[in-house]
Amino acid sequence: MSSPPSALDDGQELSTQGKSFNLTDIIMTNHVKIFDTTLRDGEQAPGFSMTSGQKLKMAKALEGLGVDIMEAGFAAASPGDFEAIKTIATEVKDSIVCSLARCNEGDIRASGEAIKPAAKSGRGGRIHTFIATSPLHREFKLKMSMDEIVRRATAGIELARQYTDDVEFSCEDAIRTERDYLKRVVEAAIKAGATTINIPDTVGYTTPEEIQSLFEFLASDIEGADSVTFSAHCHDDLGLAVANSLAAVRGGARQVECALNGIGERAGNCALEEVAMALRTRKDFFGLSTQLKTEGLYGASKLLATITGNPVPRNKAIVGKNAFAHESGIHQHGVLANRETYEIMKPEDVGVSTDNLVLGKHSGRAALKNRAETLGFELGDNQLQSLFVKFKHLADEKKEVFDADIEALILGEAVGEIGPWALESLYVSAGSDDGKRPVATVRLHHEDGRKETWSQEAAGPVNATFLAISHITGQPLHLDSFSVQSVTEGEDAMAEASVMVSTEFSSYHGRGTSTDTVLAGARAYLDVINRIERRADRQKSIAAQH
Ligand SMILES: CC(=O)SCCNC(=O)CCNC(=O)[C@H](O)C(C)(C)COP(=O)(O)OP(=O)(O)OC[C@H]1O[C@@H](n2cnc3c(N)ncnc32)[C@H](O)[C@@H]1OP(=O)(O)O
Ligand SMILES: CC(C)C(=O)C(=O)O
Ligand SMILES: [Mg+2]
Repeated sequence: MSSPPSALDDGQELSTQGKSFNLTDIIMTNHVKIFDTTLRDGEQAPGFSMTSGQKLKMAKALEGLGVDIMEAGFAAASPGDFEAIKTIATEVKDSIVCSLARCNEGDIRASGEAIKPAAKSGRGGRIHTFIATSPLHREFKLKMSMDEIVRRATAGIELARQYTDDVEFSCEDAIRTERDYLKRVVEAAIKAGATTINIPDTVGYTTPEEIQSLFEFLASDIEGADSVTFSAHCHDDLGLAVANSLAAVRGGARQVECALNGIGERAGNCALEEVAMALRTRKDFFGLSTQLKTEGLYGASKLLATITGNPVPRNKAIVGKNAFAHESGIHQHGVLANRETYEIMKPEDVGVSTDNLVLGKHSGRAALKNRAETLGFELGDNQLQSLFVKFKHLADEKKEVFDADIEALILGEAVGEIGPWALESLYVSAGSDDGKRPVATVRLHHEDGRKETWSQEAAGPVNATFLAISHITGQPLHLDSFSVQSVTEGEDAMAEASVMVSTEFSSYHGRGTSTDTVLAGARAYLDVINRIERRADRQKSIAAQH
């Protein structure tokens, strides 16, 4: 079989608007930088906001994955985001930490201050400043002339350079910007000192051919192109974000902006795990590499799903539960003969274990630690100890402990700030046909020291449990959805409950796991209440500071 054509055959001649040039002369590196924006564009989407502690946990996971740059937030957005970026810039050692800023003095100074710990340590921090350039944004949103936008971009970049040598500039809505004007803005940005030029497809409008040709144009026609890294930031409104990012890379981009699980504004951003595995799996075609430790992808994706309460769809590429599952006979037959008949990647390359039956009640800490590492989790001594205690309890309850059980235990720990309410006990009586309705008795503990118990009767045990929790917390919620799925096999399987609730201002997802489905539901419901209360507390503290 002949090998497919490489996107970067040596000496490949390209033609852009009548000019021809040699791509390999212009693009000196085969390394594609992964710029992760899970904590900024990802967090910006409704239902995905994270507390500062949760952002730090995700930042550590992203660092472990080996992302080159992580956009930790938008420093001027809130005091909480400012502090979160600062903490991440202090704690993260191996990735460049970045903050987003509009092209205005306040935003840039806030970003400069937030990334200072990284800049001071010599690791460097990045300021990413942006301004929209398309006609629609100029006329209706910014109400600025073309000249004014160039002036703002230049001034913004020059100010950012006073804080750091690593300045990224984005022309928001670049794809819908006239090419000659885009060229003018980008050249001005390079002259002003930008070191990375990002070309966002802000509304997910472009196509692979179009964006590839745009990047080729930038590489060939922009003065100063050889002194900067070009970057793509693609949204998924038409489901093309990954394809467009890969096409941008073929056109010369050497940084891809992406987010775990593809989270981000509206339909989301280019999914980190997909673009990274496409480059790795089809290295024969792209001829490019990233520095990602892809074995951590599955664990990091799960952590994000747990923290935000948004489960990963089963059929999601790379990290979905079905991504490496085979149920139909013809496929099973093929996979048993040779996995490559139906698998183009090795599950272990993304951190999915094929070793289903794992540990039992006779296993020790070393085996548990080893299994956790295989699943992509690095545990400190204290974490291992507390996981081990829970593991032993579970092993007593269950005949077999599967990888998903261990994941559920680790992630239950990792969710972090689970307060202010904690579930102390839950008793449910249900199932009799003597006319008595199910009753749930719930005892909750608030972090301010209050302990309250309430018994509630209702049509079903789950309903009774939710009503009892609502009574104690004073949060009568309207459920959009409640679902339970089993995450392991057998009659004693771990159940994962998911609750979705909409309030006037936002929607919230909660998640809970247990071998008992009602208890899993109670945990998921309480998770939502805790998210609502934590957000209200954050808003109060922001209001108090203003
Ligand atoms: C495509 C993207 O993802 S862009 C990033 C989007 N992310 C966010 O917006 C999250 C963080 N945002 C926030 O917290 C708030 O919007 C803040 C604190 C930044 C600003 O809040 P406010 O001052 O109340 O302004 P508001 O959000 O209503 O409007 C945005 C203002 O910024 C201006 N603006 C927008 N983009 C830019 C830019 N890149 N450079 C300069 N000014 C800009 C708008 O013209 C508008 O100005 P106006 O107040 O003079 O009309
Ligand atoms: C701020 C920029 C990079 C952005 O998120 C977009 O244009 O989508
Ligand atoms: Mg975006």
